[in-house]
Amino acid sequence: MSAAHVDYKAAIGASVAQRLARHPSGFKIPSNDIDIFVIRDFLTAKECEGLVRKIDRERIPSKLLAPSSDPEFRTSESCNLDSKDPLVIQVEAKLTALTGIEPSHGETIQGQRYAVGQQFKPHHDYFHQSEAYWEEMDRCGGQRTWTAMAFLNMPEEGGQTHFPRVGIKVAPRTGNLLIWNNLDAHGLPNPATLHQGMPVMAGTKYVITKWHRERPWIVSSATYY
Ligand SMILES: O=C(O)CCC(=O)C(=O)O
Ligand SMILES: [Fe+2]
Repeated sequence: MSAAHVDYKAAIGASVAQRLARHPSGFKIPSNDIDIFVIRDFLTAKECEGLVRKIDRERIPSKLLAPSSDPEFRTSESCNLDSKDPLVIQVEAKLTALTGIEPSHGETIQGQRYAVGQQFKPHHDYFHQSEAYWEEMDRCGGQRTWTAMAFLNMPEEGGQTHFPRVGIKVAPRTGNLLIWNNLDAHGLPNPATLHQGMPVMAGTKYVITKWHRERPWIVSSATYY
């Protein structure tokens, strides 16, 4: 890895954190170990409803990039949202205005739906360089930097996003955005960002997730986790 890439990753960590801290609806969740923010009412109720309808139409069982021996590891359904769709374009523009991250570094927004009992067990969004997938991920944009995840509705019970290593648990609230840096101040993968989508106990949970890369993202057949 060249020094330039390390520099970009550290720089984008700092610049996005500064922008989020200045945002009028932004709130930094207190932690010494990770940079994580909530932006209240980032999406309107109407935008959320439109995205839920799209996810309901397109959803297929979620995939994993690295095979897991646990069939319960990621039991949700998901889909890539159509980047030519006017509503998706509008949401992308809001995200770009929020973070200032070069749009080419963003992966396609993914929609996810969790029914009762469904979950996404603890994982890192950054890529583990020891895994077989790394060479391909490096080719198609490199390491992940920031994750932006918006809650589209409120399940009756469960479905929180939990960061067990730092004791942070965020309950779904319609339209709120949860956004965190997967890397540390040096631009290196931050193990403290381990997180999970807890099982939904009642109702259904819908979210969208956008992952960002250190370089422009190139569509790859292995786009998923
Ligand atoms: O659904 C959640 O709360 C977490 C989803 C997640 O970890 C992801 O999309 O990377
Ligand atoms: Fe994740």
